[in-house]
Formats: sequence, C-alpha cells, structure tokens
Amino acid sequence: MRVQFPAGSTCKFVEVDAAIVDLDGTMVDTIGDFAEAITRMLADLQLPNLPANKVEHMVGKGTEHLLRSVLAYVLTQSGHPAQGLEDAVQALFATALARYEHHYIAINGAHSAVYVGVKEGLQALKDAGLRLACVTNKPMSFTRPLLVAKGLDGLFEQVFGGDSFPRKKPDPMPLLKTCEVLGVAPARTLMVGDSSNDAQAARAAACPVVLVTYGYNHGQSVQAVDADGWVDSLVQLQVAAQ
Ligand SMILES: O=C(O)COP(=O)(O)O
Ligand SMILES: [Mg+2]
Repeated sequence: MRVQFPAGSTCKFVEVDAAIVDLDGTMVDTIGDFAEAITRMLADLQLPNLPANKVEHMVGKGTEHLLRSVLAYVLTQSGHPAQGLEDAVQALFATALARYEHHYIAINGAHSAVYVGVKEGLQALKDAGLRLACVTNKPMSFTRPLLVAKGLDGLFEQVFGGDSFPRKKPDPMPLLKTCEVLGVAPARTLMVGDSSNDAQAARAAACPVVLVTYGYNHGQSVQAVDADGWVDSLVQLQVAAQ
C-alpha cells in the first residue's frame, strides 16, 4: 500500500506491505526509566549520578553501550584520566549490569509515556492492512513488559529486542531477519525510527525509512540523517486510497 510522507520529506510516498517500528524514542519516551535505573545502579556502586539529558544522548545502541558510556562519563567527571579508563569501566561492568537490570525491571514503564499519536497512527496503518513488527535494541526482558504496560503489544505480529539476534541496529541483521520471519521484501518494509541507528540499519537492509522528529538521536538533529521522510507524529503517516 502507499504510505504518504509530509511535505519536507525526501520522498512523497513509499509502496510497502509492512512496517518495522522502533521502541525507545519512537513509541515511548523512556528517558525517565533509563535515568531512574541508572541513578539506582550508580548509587549501589557508590558513584556520582549524571543528568538525564546526558543519558538521552547515550540511549539507542543497547544496554551494554549505554552502561559503558555512563560509567566512562561518571568516572571522567570524578577525575579519572583518559588513560586506563576503558579498564576501569570494564572492572565495574558486570556489577553495573546486574544492578541496572535489577532496577530497570523493577521500575520499567513507571517513568515513561507513550508519545502522542503513536497508538492512533499505528492502529490506522494496521487497519489499512499494513503488517507491523517492533524491532528495538532494548533487551527482550524489558521490551515485552513495557509494550504490555503501555497497551502497545497488541499492535505487533512480531517483537524483537537487542538480544534477539547476534547483531543490533545499526547492523541490518535485525531488520532482515524480521522481514524473513514476516515473509515480506525489505524494499516493501518501512522502518519507522528516531535515530541514525534505525536509518543506517534500514539503508543497509534496503528498507525505506521514516524518522520521527521528537525522539533521541544522540544529541544530533534527526533532519541531518539520511532518510526518506520525517514526521512530527505517527498520525502523519497517511495511507493513500488507491
Ligand atoms: O538502546 C536501547 O536500549 C533502545 O533503543 P531503541 O528502542 O531506540 O532501539
Ligand atoms: Mg529509538
């Protein structure tokens, strides 16, 4: 079917059979959850906290990348020299991960909210016959409960997390595997995301890609990312009558 993009997009429309939708920064504003779990983890490790806006720039490449970035940041702020920083992060990593997972699961969804237009926008695409899958870099143990808590789980035929495949976005593997499971061609599968990870994965998989303008893109402008379209809300993804 034909999905139209708003004015200002690179393409006017794409012809697709399915859409793969990202989670953090695209469907749910989860920075509050990340910040709370990190605050509790850092307290357990007797390390100083960091501001939520710093966390926002570190989200999107999965848990391991997030925790390594957080630990490197707080150690540097505490005066740790660049030399030996990686080793210092490595020494804390296993404990940090265990404490973070414990806290994240306890607070998952309590400090986060579904963005305006997500449910209506995706329901309209589904009602029009588009097949939907969710592909996030968030681990599956956090993903399923969050989708259920926010009433989003019923929208998707398939849900895959950052630990579902050997490689995460921006690698094309999660998108290609999802297309394979759905039995759809990547060129007819629209990636809907909020960051360069989603766009790069889509380009490498040869999926068309549309980005939301309200999410997390490592502190960079999402308009500067190579994509086919941009929307301020998922309700702007209109299915054309043919
Ligand atoms: O990095 C994460 O944990 C989540 O990222 P994503 O849902 O935007 O893929
Ligand atoms: Mg995202």
